[in-house]
Order: sequence, then C-alpha cells, then structure tokens
Amino acid sequence: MQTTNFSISSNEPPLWHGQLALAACIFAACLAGIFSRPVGFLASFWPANAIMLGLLLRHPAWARSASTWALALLTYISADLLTGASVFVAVILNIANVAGVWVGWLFLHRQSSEVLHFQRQRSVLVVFTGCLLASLSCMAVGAWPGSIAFNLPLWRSFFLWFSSEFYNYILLIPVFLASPKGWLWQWKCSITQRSLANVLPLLALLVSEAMSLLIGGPGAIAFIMPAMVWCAIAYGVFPTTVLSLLVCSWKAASLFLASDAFGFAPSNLMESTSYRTGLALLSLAPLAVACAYSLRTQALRKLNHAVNHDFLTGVLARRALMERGQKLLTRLEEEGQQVAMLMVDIDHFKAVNDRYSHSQGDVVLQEFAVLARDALRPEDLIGRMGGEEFAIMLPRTTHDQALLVGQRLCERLREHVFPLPNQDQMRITLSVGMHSVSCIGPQDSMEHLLSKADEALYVAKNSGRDQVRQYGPALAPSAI
Ligand SMILES: Nc1nc2c(ncn2[C@@H]2O[C@H](COP(=O)(O)OP(=O)(O)OP(=O)(O)O)[C@@H](O)[C@H]2O)c(=O)[nH]1
Repeated sequence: MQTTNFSISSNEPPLWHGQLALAACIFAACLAGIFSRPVGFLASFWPANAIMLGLLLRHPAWARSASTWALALLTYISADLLTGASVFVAVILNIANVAGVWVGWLFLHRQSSEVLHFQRQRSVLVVFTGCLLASLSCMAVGAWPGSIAFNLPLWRSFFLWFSSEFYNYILLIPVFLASPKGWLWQWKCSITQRSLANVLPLLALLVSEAMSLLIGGPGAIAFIMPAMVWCAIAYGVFPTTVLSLLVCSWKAASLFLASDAFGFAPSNLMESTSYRTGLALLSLAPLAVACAYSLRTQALRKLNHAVNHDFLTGVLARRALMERGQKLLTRLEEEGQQVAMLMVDIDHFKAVNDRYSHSQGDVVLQEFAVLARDALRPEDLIGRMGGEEFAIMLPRTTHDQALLVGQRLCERLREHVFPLPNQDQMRITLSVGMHSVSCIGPQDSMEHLLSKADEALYVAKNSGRDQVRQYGPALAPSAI
C-alpha cells in the first residue's frame, strides 16, 4: 500500500512550527469541548481528537515524530488540569483520546492518497472504517475510567464514548481529507457561474430543514436527505463535507439547546447519543453520492478528451475538428466574418520513419503539434487529419494574415532542430496549402474549405515543398 502524501508544499516549515500549531489547535478544541459539556459530565462535543487526526493526515511528517505525540498528550492534559479536572481524570481520559487518534492514524495513513482524497469508489468505506476504529479504540481505553470518573454505568459510558468520538470523527475527518491542498482561500470552486440553478440545492436544504423543525417527529432527522443528495451532486465532495458538518452541528446544537426535552443530559443520554450517532451515519450517504458523482464526471471528462483528441499529438481528432469547425463556421457566417483554412503536411515524413525509426517519427509529430499550437491563437482550431497531415482553421482572419501564419509555421519548423541519438540533428520542413474566404456563404462547408486547402497543398508539394500555396484561380505562389 502507498502512504499518504498530503504535504502542503515541498518547502515545509520546520517540524516544531507544525507541532506548535497542532498543540494550539488541540488546546483550543479541548477548551471548546470542556466549556460545552454539562457540569461534572463527559463532553458530548469533543472535536479535539478528530482535529488532531485530520491535521496529522494532512501533515504526515508531524506524526512520524514521537515528540509530536508526547506534546499532544501534554496539551490535552494541561487543558483539563487548567480547567479544574483531577489528575486521574486528566491523565487517563486523555491517554484514551490520544490512543484513539493513534489507531485512526495507523489505519488511515497507510491508505493511498487517492483513497483518502475521495478519488476511489471505496474511499467513503475506508474513511468510515478509520473513524470506527479510532472511536472504538478511544472507547476501549476510556470507557471504564470514564465510568468511574463520572459515576456512570459501564455500558452507558461505553456508548457515550463511542458515539461522541464517532460523531466528531465522521464529520470532521472528511473535511480535512477533502479540503484542497494549500490554503482555503486558494480553493477554486468548480461552480464558476452565479446562477439561480446553482443556489437551488442550498435553498432546498434550508427549506427541508425548516420542514423538519416544523413537522418534527422521529422521521424528521431524514427530511434533509434529498436536498443533501442534490447538494452532493451539484457542489462536489469538499462542499458536501462542509455542509454535512454544518447541518449535523446545527441539528445536534438545536437538540442540545432544547435540553429540557431531549438534551445530552444524563437523563436523556441514550436517546440523544442514539440521535447523534444516527446523524453521523446519515452524513455518509451524501458523501458517498458526491464521491461517486465526481468520479463519474472525471471519467466522462477523460473519455470525452480521449474521443475528441489525437492520442499522439494532443490536437483535435479529425471528427472533432470537423464538428467544431462546422459549428464555428456557422457562427462566423452569421457574424459576417472571414475565415481561413490551412492544410499542413510534413515533408518527406516517410523518410524520417525509414531512416530514424517510427518512434522518432512520433517525436517529430508531437513536437510539431507543440510548435504549431504555440504559433496559433487560442481561438484557432488545429486537428490531425491522419498521418503527418494537419488542418488549421483560423477564424476572423484575413487572407494576408493567414498567409503570414502559414509562413510562420514553415519558418518555425525549418529552424527547429530535432536532436537525435549520437548527437546528430535533424531538420524538417513543411508544406502548407491555404484557402481563405472573406464572405462565408452556404457552399462553404468544412469539407469544401478543406478540399480547396488540400488542392493548394498539392501544388505546394509539387512545387518543391517547404512553402505556402494559396488556393485561387492560378494557385499562386504565396510570397508576401
Ligand atoms: N511515426 C509515425 N508515422 C506515421 C504515423 N501515421 C502515419 N505515418 C507514416 O507517415 C508516412 C507518410 O508518408 P507519405 O504519405 O509518403 O508522405 P511523405 O513521406 O511525407 O511525403 P510527402 O508528403 O510527399 O513529402 C507513412 O510512412 C506512414 O506510415 C504516425 O502516427 N507515426
């Protein structure tokens, strides 16, 4: 199995910087957990362990040093001691906290980066298993001393430890794992257009949450599910993890605030912990949908690219060039614009293959494609028609400009040196046929323009190669 590589940049700051940042985060999270717990009772909100595990997964180098673990344990203990806990409680319960993080780390850091980044179908199951193992370990170590410290029946202590840990891990770890590399403000949302359609899933989520508050009852916990699935499809993995965290925190907090009926007080312990565990488990469904949907979108994008592009040179494949070119042509005709078509053929290419090998011929084709794309504008279309023949469509281009482009291509290839084994060099030339249309009419289809450019190319070849010829009554030489 591969190990994770989530390091933020290649020139990471020194280890102690990271350790201090980790300790500060743990300390703040411990205080948040301690101050939100009922007096004399176990905290129901304890994000410190999940935050520690999440940070270690993003910075594996920190976790590889024993001093990081020791510092983390000391930080946990000092947070408890500073807020009045006994030494027994502070030491034993925090050993349980760190033990849970350690087991979660042991399991998760061995997974490949793709799995942890939600780039595999099994990602959600793997993350679920890691969170489960971490929660069970924390429970196994902490439940018994916890039952003594807080005077709880043992089985209740088990359930409370497990549910609290599991809830925090399952909601926070995906946020850490799915969050993009680098800083949050550098994150580029895949949704670029601000349209009502993009806001609708979020609106649906708000409406369904309002309905669940209004109608209530045991089924209300799942009212948000269709809207969450919609959000998962519309927004992708990272936003889904954040939304799940917000929605579940909101639901748990509203339960906590209405504590007279259903809070995390000892009297309602089982109901509230069961509710919280259910919430955590429900959050897995939208995450699984977001993960599967984004993988499907990526696969379709790759497939689309493979179908529309020539695998060797990366330029458009013939069919894609014909389709896109025809659409562009129709638009140019409506706008009353000009267009030019170049047919480009590498000279004596067969001799390159025969003399230097087929793979050297492939290199020539690839380098020509790079060279040609550099010489063109982004709006120009270039496609491989077959073998060593390429077609280039130049929208909104005059006759003279198109000739200049053809000549520029010839010059660049003529001057380009192709290195060969044994420190030899090879030079190659190009023949170009050009046809330009100043006023596009219904007869000017892609096939028509290409056949005219091809006729001009034929003349260029027969006139000695390494030149541009334009289509015209006399198929004139193209010197400008
Ligand atoms: N290396 C390589 N060769 C290819 C590829 N596709 C076609 N060819 C070869 O390209 C050569 C084209 O030869 P010809 O059509 O005779 O053209 P030419 O030798 O350039 O001659 P002129 O065009 O008249 O200058 C053939 O030998 C094909 O086998 C490819 O993807 N890679």
